[in-house]
Amino acid sequence: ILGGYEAKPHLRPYMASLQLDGQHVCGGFLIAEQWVLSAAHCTEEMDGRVFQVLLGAHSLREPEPHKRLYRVRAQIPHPGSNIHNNKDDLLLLQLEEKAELNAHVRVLPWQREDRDVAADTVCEVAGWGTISHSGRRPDKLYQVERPVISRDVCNHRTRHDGTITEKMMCTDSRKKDTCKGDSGGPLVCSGVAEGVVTAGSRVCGNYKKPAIYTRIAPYAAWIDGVMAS
Ligand SMILES: CC(C)CC(=O)Nc1cccc(-c2cccc(CN)c2)c1
Repeated sequence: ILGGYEAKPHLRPYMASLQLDGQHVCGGFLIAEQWVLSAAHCTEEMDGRVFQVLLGAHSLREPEPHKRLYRVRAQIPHPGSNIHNNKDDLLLLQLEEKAELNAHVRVLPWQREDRDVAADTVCEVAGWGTISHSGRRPDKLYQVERPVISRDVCNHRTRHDGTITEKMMCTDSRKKDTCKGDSGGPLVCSGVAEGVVTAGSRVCGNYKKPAIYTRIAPYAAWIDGVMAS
């Protein structure tokens, strides 16, 4: 998260850290007791390893009472996801067992109505992604508030030039933005997850490249189908 600030501990009890060999790779969030939603492009650098999911954390390193690392039983990328574009950039992770829910570990409701969030709506995004242009990685969860921008503005020739589909949404990226390691985290508007951070142009904090999110509502049937299977 660029231009943000340290989150209040445990006010986002749905946040997950997807880790490889004890290292934070991407964000994610609890959508059901045994399921975490994240971004498919987070699996790009896995080389056959499997994620572990850290829940109940504020600090990645320090011991905390409700922090717990879960093994992953299954990782299901959306069938339409690929490394060449941001399309269908969703990943469902089934935990080895149901997460123990408490004040620090909670499910986040997600939007099922497929209707665009109005431009200028201020939403919030959190993550353990890089907090400086030099790539400094935080130990604590950071967050930032960002206004939604319309698909037309986001698709402008000088911005994402028509690549933003109706299954994506954008927020302004001037100075305050998502960045490497924030992928997979939720864009939360009025307490409901509307989108999942995707890497897009892999540029951070540049107003010419607004942040891109996969909208969740268009994928409700896929999510329900996988969780029911
Ligand atoms: C395996 C993955 C971690 C690879 C990856 O995602 N790299 C990467 C590199 C630079 C910026 C970003 C990035 C993420 C989220 C939002 C944005 C743009 N606001 C950029 C992402």
